[in-house]
Amino acid sequence: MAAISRHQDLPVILHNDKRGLLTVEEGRLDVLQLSRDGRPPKRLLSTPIRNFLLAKLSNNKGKGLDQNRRLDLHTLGNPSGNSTSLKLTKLHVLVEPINVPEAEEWCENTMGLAYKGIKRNKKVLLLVNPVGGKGKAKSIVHDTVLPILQAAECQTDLRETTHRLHAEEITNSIELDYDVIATASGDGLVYEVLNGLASRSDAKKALKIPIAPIPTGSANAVCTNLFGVKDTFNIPLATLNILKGQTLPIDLCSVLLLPSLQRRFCFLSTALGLMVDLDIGTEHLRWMGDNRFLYGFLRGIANNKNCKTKIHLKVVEDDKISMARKARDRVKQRTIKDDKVWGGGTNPLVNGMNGLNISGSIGTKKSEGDGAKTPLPEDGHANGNGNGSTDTNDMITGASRVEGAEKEYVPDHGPIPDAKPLQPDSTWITIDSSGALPKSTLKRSSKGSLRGNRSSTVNGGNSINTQNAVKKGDWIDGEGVLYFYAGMMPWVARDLMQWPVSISGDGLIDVVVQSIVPRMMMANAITGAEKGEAYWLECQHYYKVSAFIVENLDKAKQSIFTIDGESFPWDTFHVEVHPRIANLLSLNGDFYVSDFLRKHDEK
Ligand SMILES: Nc1ncnc2c1ncn2[C@@H]1O[C@H](COP(=O)(O)OP(=O)(O)OP(=O)(O)O)[C@@H](O)[C@H]1O
Repeated sequence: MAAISRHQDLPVILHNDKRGLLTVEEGRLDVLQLSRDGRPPKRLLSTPIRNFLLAKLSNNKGKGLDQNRRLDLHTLGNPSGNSTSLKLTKLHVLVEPINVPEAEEWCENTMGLAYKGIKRNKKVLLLVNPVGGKGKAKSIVHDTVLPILQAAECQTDLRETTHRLHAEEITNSIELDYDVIATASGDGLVYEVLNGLASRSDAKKALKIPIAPIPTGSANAVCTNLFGVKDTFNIPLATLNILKGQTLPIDLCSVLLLPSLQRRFCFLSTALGLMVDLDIGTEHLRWMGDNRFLYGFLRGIANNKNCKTKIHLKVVEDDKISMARKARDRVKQRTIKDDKVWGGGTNPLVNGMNGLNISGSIGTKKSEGDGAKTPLPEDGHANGNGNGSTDTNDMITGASRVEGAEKEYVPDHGPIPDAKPLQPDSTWITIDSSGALPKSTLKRSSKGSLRGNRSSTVNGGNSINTQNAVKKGDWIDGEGVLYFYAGMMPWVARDLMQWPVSISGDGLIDVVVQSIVPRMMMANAITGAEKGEAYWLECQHYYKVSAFIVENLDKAKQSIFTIDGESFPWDTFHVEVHPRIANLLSLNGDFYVSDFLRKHDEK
């Protein structure tokens, strides 16, 4: 906000009848009490302008024109100076009749600065799950969320969910006149909202309504990705995001379940093996909050069970050093541009596009040519299956039509095309854990690397492994799979940054295949898991893919997998990406920048 210049100060009368001054300078609004004897003014309130909610001059109905007018000021102040202690503060002052025209102008200017480029008085659909997490959503919403929305004069339509999938039913049939859909629950409700919107006949229009989560669930991974580990459960900050967040386009995946051909949409993760057991197997421990996942993880590594599966991946990249470098370069570029956004009023949507070129691939110079396989064709699918639709995101395709600007651009508001079984070709790689060797056969280094015969099972024998020199961390036949985890955001919980190089809206899914290693090695990997350090373990195979298929090789013993933490019968499932088709709100227009990505100079 540094570039916001000082604008007019407004003289007022304070609650104690003393003279005061309202000033807006350097991105802060101050309420000053003036002294008569030349002493410096006393600061009664100081608030960042981006936390400011409302400046409203009362109308003078029933009062003479010569009467003082009341001016209400509402903000989310942080008395102790950190974002975790944001608190709704309301105060009012009086404006003398002679200063009323000036006060009207001051209010408009101040509100303009507080909501730069953002709509005021939003219409909010607020869905509240009374049983999510520790079951405190209702009281949190009534005590904290609603007062803030009211203080900003939002129009809030609150609906409590009464059963599973209720949020999906609601969003499948709502009028599309909301500015934002807020969910007071965990990731499960966001998943339901997205599925409700994405399965409509006007899905592409419906998915433009951004979603803003309020963290009253267990993991609330979306909130970790938006606000960081420390502020994951920061309710006032998440509520401020409803009011001031910028649109952040995200990818959705279609997950096609076979043999039923049921299709679900996924925005966060698909999981197999240990990661299923730790989530679904700990449902009865909701009272533990997100500690239940750590408990489940420890239990899983104690069992150290091989998940018998065949995984087919359409790999776009698998070089960990290159993937980390690209994600870090993007952050570097973004940080520079961020200053402009806060100070100069750049269109907020531009920020979410940073680092992506028109086709959605990562646009750093160095990446040209080596990240190569651009994942975003014009058909709305990243896998090239060609199911027919044109528009992936109006911002991208709209922009790409600038050359033929004389033709009027008509946005596609239609449905997401049906998902069809994918057809892998010889460029896909296959990982098969059915032939896992006894653990002793593969020698492991202390860093979790495996040394053995590399003869990766690959369709057509034409894999990236056999074409290129073998890279550190490639899959080795004979390994067992402890878990498979595919994700679209860096964090899956506060204590696990599973996909540290995930990039919002890049049209790619980050896949981790964790091979079975000695228990102690996995237990040690817990330290630093929240910082993404496990990324560098050689036993943690990491791929960026545009599509994948997973087969179950032991249906009797492993009957379920999860989509965004919800369990489904597992036979075979096919996954493809719809790039940037849905939207979240984010205070900085992107996911929270992790320390992992700030380490520009490492590796
Ligand atoms: N009134 C209700 N009664 C029972 N279940 C409900 C009700 N309302 C919603 N649900 C279901 O509660 C489940 C849990 O919600 P959600 O996933 O949002 O919270 P969570 O599991 O605590 O958090 P997280 O997913 O972040 O770990 C969802 O499957 C949702 O469908």
